[in-house]
Amino acid sequence: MDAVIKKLMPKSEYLDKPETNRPSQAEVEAAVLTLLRWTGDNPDREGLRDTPKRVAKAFREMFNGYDMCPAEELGRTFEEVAGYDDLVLIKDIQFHSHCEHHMVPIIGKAHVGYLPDGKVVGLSKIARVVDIFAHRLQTQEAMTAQIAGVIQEVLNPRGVAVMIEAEHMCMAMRGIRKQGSTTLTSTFTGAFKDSPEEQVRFVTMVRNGASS
Ligand SMILES: Nc1nc2c(ncn2[C@@H]2O[C@H](COP(=O)(O)OP(=O)(O)OP(=O)(O)O)[C@@H](O)[C@H]2O)c(=O)[nH]1
Repeated sequence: MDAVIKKLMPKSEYLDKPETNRPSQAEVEAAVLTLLRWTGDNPDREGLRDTPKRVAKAFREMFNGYDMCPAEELGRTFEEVAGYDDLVLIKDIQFHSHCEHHMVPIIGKAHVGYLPDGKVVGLSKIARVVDIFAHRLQTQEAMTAQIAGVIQEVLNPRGVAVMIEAEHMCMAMRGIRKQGSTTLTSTFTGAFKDSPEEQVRFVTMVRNGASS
């Protein structure tokens, strides 16, 4: 698998773990303290005293996508699938991310489909890939393209389809303050890109399930 990742790395940076240059725990806590003062509250009061520590811990959890390599998650594949080569769709994969502009939550669902070419991957691995990209600072467009890109590069299926629907808290909690608006993005590779019928089938199955 290492060889595969190395071979693919120059093609796209999203296949590897990004370089990180993290500050110390003390520096992070000092930064949070500054933000607490920026709110106008008193960081010395009891309820806030441990908040810098808590926020540092929460950030490590919410942004642990920088510590993981999505390509590695897709490394274990199965070939004994009785020749199955039709659509595999994992829909309604819930995720929490943060927008790179305001660092506030993006809450949504990803739908990921692919047309296998001789091998399939464990279903949970697709959800893991979604989570890894979600746990980085994101735009919805980039996240959509990254999920499709890494699956296409590593699994080399006949095609990949990704749709994301999400609410951006930067549009709900502040700024324009439009609650309940949803952003949809989609991208297609390979056979999906070439075939509007395949795209319609993907979208219909996302919307209605297999009975459609
Ligand atoms: N295309 C795209 N835009 C996003 C995403 N998440 C947040 N944004 C937008 O990023 C833009 C940043 O605009 P700026 O004008 O630089 O920042 P701002 O003054 O805070 O913008 P407002 O939100 O309009 O107040 C805003 O329009 C956000 O709605 C995303 O995933 N994709």
